[in-house]
Amino acid sequence: MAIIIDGKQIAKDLNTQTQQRVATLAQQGIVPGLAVIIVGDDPASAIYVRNKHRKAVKLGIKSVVRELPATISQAELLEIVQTYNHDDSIHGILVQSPLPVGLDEQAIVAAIDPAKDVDGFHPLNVGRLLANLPGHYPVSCTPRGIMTMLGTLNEHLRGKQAVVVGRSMIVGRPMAAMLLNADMTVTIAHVHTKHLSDLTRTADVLVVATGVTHLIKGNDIKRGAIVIDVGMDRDENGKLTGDVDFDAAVDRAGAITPVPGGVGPMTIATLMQQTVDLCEWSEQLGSN
Ligand SMILES: NC(=O)C1=CN([C@@H]2O[C@H](COP(=O)(O)OP(=O)(O)OC[C@H]3O[C@@H](n4cnc5c(N)ncnc54)[C@H](OP(=O)(O)O)[C@@H]3O)[C@@H](O)[C@H]2O)C=CC1
Ligand SMILES: Nc1nc(=O)c2c([nH]1)NC[C@@H]1CN(c3ccc(C(=O)N[C@@H](CCC(=O)O)C(=O)O)cc3)C=[N+]21
Ligand SMILES: [Mg+2]
Repeated sequence: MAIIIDGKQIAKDLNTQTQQRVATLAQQGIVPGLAVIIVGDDPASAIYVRNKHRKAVKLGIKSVVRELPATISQAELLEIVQTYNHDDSIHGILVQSPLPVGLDEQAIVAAIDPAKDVDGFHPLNVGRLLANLPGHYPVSCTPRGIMTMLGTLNEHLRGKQAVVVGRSMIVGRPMAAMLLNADMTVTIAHVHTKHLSDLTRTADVLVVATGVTHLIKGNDIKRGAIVIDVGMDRDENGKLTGDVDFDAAVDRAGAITPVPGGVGPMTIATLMQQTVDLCEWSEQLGSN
């Protein structure tokens, strides 16, 4: 039986640290501020945004949720991003994805002040991560949260094989960069990858982020591997499940994240951590 990586508990511990950092800032009269922009009425996005807002408020972070109609123009949305860029009470800006069709997500992300880019999606920050530049900059919260989870296992990553299934800008690509920066040998798989099972069986660390329910079966996993399931899928009964067949995988893996209670809570906790990071960096305080 694998170790079940308790993302919920690790997120709780991280949130406790974040709350303490917020309290320390408060003594200096500083309140970290997060602006979340949501466009249109995608129900899943609405739930995520509400969860982020609740968590921020609980930790003492100022949270502004800006709900906009799907009919908003590109120019109007850019204008709103600019107001937060110039608002000194806001340290992190997040534009919930997906955006309704007709809006150019790339152009909107590029308009965010890179120093307030709490999702780490701005091309400047993506480039810094890819180059493994030193210094302070935000990175995508989901893979950063996964690196935090891997850190709790006290396993050496250097020189080992990592396979990342999926190549999105939010998960797969930044995940591969972070594992490479941790000196792993990294392969990225996607829909055109041939013999996926043969590849995943080489992985000491396997990260799966495809949105395909139970794409990864028990015998796709190397014995003892660390398996990170990013998927947030619905099975045939409408139940929340992952991209990995957990019940089969748990007998093969050395450690595995559950869905729910794995990567998801870490994404939110990391978003809060990174909001406080951005606040401290802007004030040239702290070094987290
Ligand atoms: N827990 C969390 O915090 C988060 C969870 N998620 C969840 O993670 C999953 C992935 O999200 P996201 O990265 O945004 O998804 P995208 O749809 O943007 O990307 C999916 C990726 O998976 C690849 N893929 C799809 N099917 C296969 C297949 N059969 N074999 C190999 N590769 C495949 C695609 O390849 P190609 O590029 O070739 O099309 C693509 O690169 C979803 O379930 C999502 O809900 C996402 C973000 C955060
Ligand atoms: N700009 C932007 N930034 C994002 O970070 C972003 C986004 N857009 N669009 C959508 C994805 C998805 N995402 C999740 C966050 C939390 C959970 C989460 O809390 N999951 C819980 C439970 C969820 C439930 O029960 O429904 C869990 O896995 O245990 C999941 C997914 C952030 N995303
Ligand atoms: Mg994020």
